[in-house]
Amino acid sequence: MSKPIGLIYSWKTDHVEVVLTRENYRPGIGDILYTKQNNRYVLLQIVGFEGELPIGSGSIVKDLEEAPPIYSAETSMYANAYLFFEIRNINSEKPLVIKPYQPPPLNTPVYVLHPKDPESEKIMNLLSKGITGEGETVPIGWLRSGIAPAKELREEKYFTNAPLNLDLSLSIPKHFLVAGQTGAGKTTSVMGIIIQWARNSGKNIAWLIIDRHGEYSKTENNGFADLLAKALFMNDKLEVKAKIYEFTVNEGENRTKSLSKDTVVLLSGTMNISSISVYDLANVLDLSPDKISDLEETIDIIGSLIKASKIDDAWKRVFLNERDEPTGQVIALLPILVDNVFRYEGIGEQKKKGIYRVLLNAGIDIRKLRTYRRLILGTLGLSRKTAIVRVGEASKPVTVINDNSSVFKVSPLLKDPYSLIMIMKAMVNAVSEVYNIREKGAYPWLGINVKPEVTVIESGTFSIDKIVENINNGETVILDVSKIPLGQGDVIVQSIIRRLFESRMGLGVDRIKELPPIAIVSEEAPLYLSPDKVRSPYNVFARIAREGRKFGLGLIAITQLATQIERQILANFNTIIALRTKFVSDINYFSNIGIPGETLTSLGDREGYLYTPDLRVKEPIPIYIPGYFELAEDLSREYLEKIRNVKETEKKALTQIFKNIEEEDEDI
Ligand SMILES: Nc1ncnc2c1ncn2[C@@H]1O[C@H](COP(=O)(O)OP(=O)(O)OP(=O)(O)O)[C@@H](O)[C@H]1O
Repeated sequence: MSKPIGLIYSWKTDHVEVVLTRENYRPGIGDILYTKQNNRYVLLQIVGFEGELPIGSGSIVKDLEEAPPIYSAETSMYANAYLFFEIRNINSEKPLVIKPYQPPPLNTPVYVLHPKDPESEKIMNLLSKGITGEGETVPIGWLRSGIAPAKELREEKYFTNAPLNLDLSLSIPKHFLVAGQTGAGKTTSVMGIIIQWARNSGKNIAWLIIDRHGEYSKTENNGFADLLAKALFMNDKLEVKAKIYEFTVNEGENRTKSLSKDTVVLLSGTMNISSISVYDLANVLDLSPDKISDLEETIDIIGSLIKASKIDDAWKRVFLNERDEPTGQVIALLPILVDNVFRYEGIGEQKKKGIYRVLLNAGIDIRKLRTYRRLILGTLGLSRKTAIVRVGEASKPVTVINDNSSVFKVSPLLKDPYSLIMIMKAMVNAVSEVYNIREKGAYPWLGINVKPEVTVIESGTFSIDKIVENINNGETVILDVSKIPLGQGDVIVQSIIRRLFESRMGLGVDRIKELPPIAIVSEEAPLYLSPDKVRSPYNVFARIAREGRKFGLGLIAITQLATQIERQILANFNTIIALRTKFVSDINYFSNIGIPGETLTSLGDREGYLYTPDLRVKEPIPIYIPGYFELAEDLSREYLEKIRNVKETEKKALTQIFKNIEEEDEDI
């Protein structure tokens, strides 16, 4: 045992004062001290200090220039510490960790925890064991006994042999919150946790990582995706793969890259607009419920006309899914119907005609339709293009869709004026059949009868449904939306999450228990969880925060400001990782759950407190979460060894085969 640094001097409500007796120890905020009595340790955490020279301050100032005037004065120094943990049964395999409810006796010697000191190592190991819950756990961080303001000081505070182990598959459906100011280490910590899971876990988790800045998709040596591939390759307990979808607006950029024997595969490409729904759009646009219902009604009416129209069945399937519901292609069709159809159907006139009359009867006027046109084109990055078609000697303009600047690729049927004309003709004919409205507009394209030459009727590399299927099958998926405009990325992300939620809702509790949980990692989720955003019934992030647990869907929400999240939603985050922060509202919130707020402003990068009901003690634990890049050296070494072993085994097997063949030859 090392020498004591002081004694328990006084008791103050829930704190104790430690008088410091060792000259070479000065207290640091967050330092962990301990006392030992019989078969137990009591751990104390420093949250403040006091000290003064026992003389008048005037005399110091007066003589300061010459020499220190108070050489022989007795100084007194105290550390304020609060009761942190008590470890009982310290010599057994099953230590018991509890929140202490009695202070150590006055005058008890106090020691400071220090890595490499055998007794300190023993205490932290007991703590690590004593707090670990049931289940199949993975190490996500190291216990620490204080704050290391610089990297060089880490070995004085971090106990790399005392891991904090957590069963992530248990905690994830109850949601994780990772909070800290810019640069506190949120992203690098979450990446570290995922790598630790990939390397050590025997239980699958389907991570759905929303990568808005391309940080998780780095495939170069020791980039996150490269380390993930190596870790999955090294893990003999799990047979899982990961995919990176790198979205781009340029068709033809369909590159594929495979890492570590296909454990991670990067695919780049565009998105088929078909699987986008009105709700995905509505959520991104933050539309009010009545506006959403108007937009839904409009899309339904157009869908019903396509259904009733006399066009080829294969063409119909572009616009209607197998349940005859409108696909995203109908959303893309709406803006060009405003230009090509509605404007010729009696706008500004007494008598309305054709499709516009149907829409108006449903309360949807041209102002609304023009608003939808603007919103749809703007959000999806689509634009209108005028195509000139010839009618006999004359030429007429037809508006078609241009998707060159969008990740969402629309059907060639909406880009070719002749196929579009065929569809519009069939739709205006269907109006009289379905709605009994016979008056048609004076559409300029009505007399055109050119046979379209469209052969391919779908475009876009990826479909939302396929991505959702992969996640539901337990694959880890990284959505790299960093190369496309923000709004378009948002639509993709929300569409995928909505489908996941809906598909899981339909499965029933027993089936869900058999499936791996889904962990949705998002830096921006908190933006959708602010008080004004959570009111919308279409807000999928809020629904997952409230109900995801039942369906094995968890959020890993990364935020600079936890208290920006609506209060009740915030209470749904069961596991909290609080990193450095200077925001008073967050400090107060975290203090209320027992995190020593005094320490939060001074934490180093990736130093924090982990609070979760899934440990045996429901108290915040000071930990350091290694960044993904800090795991690289060990992982790469192990990886090379494994590759070497695999090659040697293959070589041996081949040699044996040749030997057998030679022996057979000799026999002949
Ligand atoms: N590959 C690396 N090697 C060394 N240090 C790194 C590496 N990547 C990040 N860091 C450091 O880790 C710290 C935390 O970075 P991180 O991106 O995790 O912070 P953050 O809290 O997510 O910040 P923000 O809110 O700005 O995204 C930064 O100070 C950064 O310099």
